[in-house]
Amino acid sequence: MATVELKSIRKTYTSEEIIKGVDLSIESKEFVVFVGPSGCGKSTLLRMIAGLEDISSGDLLIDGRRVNDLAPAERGLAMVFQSYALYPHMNVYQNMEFGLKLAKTPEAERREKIMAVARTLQLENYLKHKPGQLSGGQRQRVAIGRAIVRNPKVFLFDEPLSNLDASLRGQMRVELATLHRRLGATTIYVTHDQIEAMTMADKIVVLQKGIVEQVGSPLELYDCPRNLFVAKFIGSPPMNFLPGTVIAASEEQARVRLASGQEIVVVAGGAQGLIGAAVTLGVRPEHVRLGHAVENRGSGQVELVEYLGSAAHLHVRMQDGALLVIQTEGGVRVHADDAVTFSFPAERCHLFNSEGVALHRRSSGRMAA
Ligand SMILES: Nc1ncnc2c1ncn2[C@@H]1O[C@H](COP(=O)(O)OP(=O)(O)OP(=O)(O)O)[C@@H](O)[C@H]1O
Repeated sequence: MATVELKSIRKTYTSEEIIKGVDLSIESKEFVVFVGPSGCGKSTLLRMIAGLEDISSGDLLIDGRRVNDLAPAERGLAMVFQSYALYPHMNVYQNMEFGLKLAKTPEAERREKIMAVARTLQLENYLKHKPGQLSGGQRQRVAIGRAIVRNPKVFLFDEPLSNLDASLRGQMRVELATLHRRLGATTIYVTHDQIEAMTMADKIVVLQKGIVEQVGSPLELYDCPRNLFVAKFIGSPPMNFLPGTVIAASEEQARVRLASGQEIVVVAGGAQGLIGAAVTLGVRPEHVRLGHAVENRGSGQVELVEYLGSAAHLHVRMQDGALLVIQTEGGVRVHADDAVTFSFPAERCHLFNSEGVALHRRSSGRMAA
C-alpha cells in the first residue's frame, strides 16, 4: 500500500487561488477524510491527487515519488464518484471488467478477480444486470467493485454516498469502513457530511476556503477543535456558543461572565492576558447537565423538545435571550414551557478568543491553539 504526501499544493483558476498551500502526509493504509462546506476546495484537491486537474504549484508524492506530471492511469489510483459513472449499456460484470481489459489482464484472471470482488460486495446475483436495473446502493457497490478489481494503491472517493437515502447511506458507511479494514488500502474520501467523517476516518482534514483548518483524529477534533470554524463543523447537534467576557484567569482556568450575568469557570490555559476581553464560550449539547448544581449553573425556559428515542434535544431560552441546546437521555420528563436549571462542566467547556482561536486545554494534555 502507499503513502501520499502533499507539499505546499496550490491551485489557481484564471486569477483566483482555490487551494492556498496545502501540506499533508497520508500514511499507508490510512482512511483520510477531507471535509468542509461547499466550495472549500475538497473535490479540487482530490482531483489534483487523481491527476484530473493540474497542480499549479507544490509537489505531490505517492510512495515518495513525485507524480505531478504523471497521467491519472500511471498513478496507481482508483476513483469512485458520487455519480457512479457506470456504463449504462454494459452489465455489472462488464462494467467491472472494462478497466481490466484496458490493462490487458488475461481473461481467466479477470474472471477470478471480478468473482472475488462480487462476492465481497454481494453482487454475485446481479452480474448480468444493467445499471438501470439496480438500486442506488447496488450501483454504488458496482462503482466500488470496479475500483477494487484494479487493485489500486490508493482509493479516492468523491462524495460516494450523497445520492443515497439516509438509511442506505448509514448501511454503506458501515460496508465501506469494513471493506477498508479488510483491504487495508490507503483511502482519501471527500464529503461535506461531518457524520461520515467522524464515523469512518482515521484522520480528518477540515478545509475552509482552500486552507487546512485542522488535521486530526475524529476524537481530537471533537475534544480539541483549534478554532470556532472546526468547533462549529464537528459534532451533531452542533456546539453551543455563548458570548462572554473574561473576568479572572489562572494558568489553567478562566472565569467568564456571560451576557446573562452568569459566571462560568472554564478549564483553559493562557487566558491571563485576556482579562476584560470578549470571548466565546463553547459547550456541546451532550455535555450540558440538566439539574441543580453549585457551580457553573444557569437556568432558562424550554421552548421545544425534540424526542429522538434514545435521546432528546431541549431548546432552552436563557435569561439573556440566548438559545441553548441540551441533549439528554430520551426518558427525561421535560416539556415545552418548563423552567429548567442546568450546569456546564468546567472541563467540558471550550473558550475562543475574539479571533475565534481556541485557548488550549491543559486538562486533556493536548494543545488546541
Ligand atoms: N474548472 C474550474 N474553473 C474555475 N473555478 C473552479 C473550477 N472548478 C472549481 N472551481 C471553483 O473552486 C472552488 C472549489 O470547488 P470544489 O468543487 O473543489 O469545492 P468542494 O469543496 O468540493 O465543494 P462541493 O462540496 O460543493 O462539491 C469553488 O469556488 C469552485 O467554484
